[in-house]
Amino acid sequence: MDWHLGHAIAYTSKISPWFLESRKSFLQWSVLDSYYTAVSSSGAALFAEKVDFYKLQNGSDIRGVAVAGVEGEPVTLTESVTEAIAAGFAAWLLEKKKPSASKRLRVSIGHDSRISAQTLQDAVSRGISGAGLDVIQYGLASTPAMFNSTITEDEEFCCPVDGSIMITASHLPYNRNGFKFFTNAGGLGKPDIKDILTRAASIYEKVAVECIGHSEKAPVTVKRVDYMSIYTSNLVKAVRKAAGNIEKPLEGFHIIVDAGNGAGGFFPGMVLEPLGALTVGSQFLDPDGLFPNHIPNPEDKAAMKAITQAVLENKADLGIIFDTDVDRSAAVDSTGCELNRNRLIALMAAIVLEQHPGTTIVTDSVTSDGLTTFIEKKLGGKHHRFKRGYKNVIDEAIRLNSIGVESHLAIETSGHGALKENHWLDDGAYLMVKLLNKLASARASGVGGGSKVLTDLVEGLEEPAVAVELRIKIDQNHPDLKGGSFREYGEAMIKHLENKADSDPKLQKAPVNYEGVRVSGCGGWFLLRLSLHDPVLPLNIEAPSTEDAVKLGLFVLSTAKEFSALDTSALEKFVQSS
Ligand SMILES: O=P(O)(O)OC[C@H]1O[C@H](O)[C@H](O)[C@@H](O)[C@@H]1O
Repeated sequence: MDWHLGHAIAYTSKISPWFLESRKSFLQWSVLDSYYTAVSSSGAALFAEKVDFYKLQNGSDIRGVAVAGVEGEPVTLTESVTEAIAAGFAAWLLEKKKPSASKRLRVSIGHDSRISAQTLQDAVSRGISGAGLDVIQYGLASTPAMFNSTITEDEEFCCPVDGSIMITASHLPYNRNGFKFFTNAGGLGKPDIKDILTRAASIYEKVAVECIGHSEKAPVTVKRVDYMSIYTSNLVKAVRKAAGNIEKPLEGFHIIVDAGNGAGGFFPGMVLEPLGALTVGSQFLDPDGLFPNHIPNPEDKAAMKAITQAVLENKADLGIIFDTDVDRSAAVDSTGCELNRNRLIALMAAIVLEQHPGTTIVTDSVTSDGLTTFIEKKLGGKHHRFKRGYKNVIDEAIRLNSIGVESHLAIETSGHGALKENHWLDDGAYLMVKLLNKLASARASGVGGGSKVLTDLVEGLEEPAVAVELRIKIDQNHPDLKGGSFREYGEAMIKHLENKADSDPKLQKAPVNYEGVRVSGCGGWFLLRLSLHDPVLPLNIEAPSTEDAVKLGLFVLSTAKEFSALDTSALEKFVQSS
């Protein structure tokens, strides 16, 4: 593992000459012009292959295929595309920060455990460095640590950086990869990503193919910094402080971690053990980009089963599981009860509402009715059910605060969660620190019972007997789309379903809803919405019995059947087999 590198080691990497040529003046689009001059003067040809950069946008991230070999999935994140994207980010950052002529901006680069990480890290470094910015490489890191590096004040570690790039595709298969970008204002949003891709496309088009592919790469200096040591020591300090400045507040607790061979393997050795916890039985801590054990994803059934089994076998007090880049997490108590999805939100809401009575908890759209009752009736808070997407919930919480509605927690059923006290940073490790604080402070005040203190906090949360998510695919090439986009098609289906629900006396449309159509009936509810990224209509159904869930499913199916471009097989299977 790569966690204990000495910090701030300068080393040399290779960079394309066309990037080096363009180091002089770097405000706004001047970066493009200088690239172009460099290339033209070498008399090189333009790229032969056309790249649709916009297809690489995935909400507020960039994602693509980085490893060849999977049928039907050609590589889209090539080294040259990656260099151009990094250069696009550099140009965007220069325009935002407008540094004085004497100041060089610096950008930190980290990656998760994917097998393409090293290649992409080198390409990103070339793109950034060639644009005249300093590159600080962190190696294996978590997404939240990358954002943190934009706000840490510590010159010894070259912090704060002006911008940060995390190379990750979260829980997606091994052949994918992608980028998340940060400044001290937080993660970049969709319009910024589009802007960066526009710049990247122009840069790419103006650069000759042999310059990237065949020319000798000139050396460039980058720095390597062991930033994870600062990031984790801050997590350790936070738990110690919450426990009343006790050095080892978790002494006597047995807490195990499942990192799914992602980037979260640091947590037992660098957070839990310094706090005194026993971590024997932790599993899949070594990074392995082929994810041989299970997908690192707290929403994945196999992943949750793996950590639950480990907790029970080791008779541990608590289990913790992270996704690949540690911006999502979940827990398991000592009895094997999963604390993920609605339960994790209920638990976090209980902790936050103890500190901030009456505050508004912002969640994604697929949260249960039982959660609303729990937050509002049991905890005395407000539940603001918003849209799916971690960036959406965080931005909404920030917006609410700006108009005078106090909110301290924005959290999704996916395990993404951000707290106001932690700069609205979407951090799976910090969510778990809040649980550790609870354990530690209970111990400090003499309360025993291990993780029962956590389980007790979600007591009274009503949970449906049946909760499913079915994904209805839209065939984008189907003639029924009549040349329109899958979004228009999906929205037409949603509107039609809404109208049908309106005219059915047994069903009731949710009075306040921010995406898709949410309908109550048969003692339960369903929500049909458009996926954030894919040509898919995800359908969530929750009901008190299978029979009721099937009734709701049949209602949606009858409407879906009128839209011939929809692949309703998952829904049909559900209503038939249930
Ligand atoms: O809309 P979907 O396809 O269900 O995807 C929704 C999910 O996409 C990504 O994984 C985001 O990181 C999540 O924040 C979001 O909830």
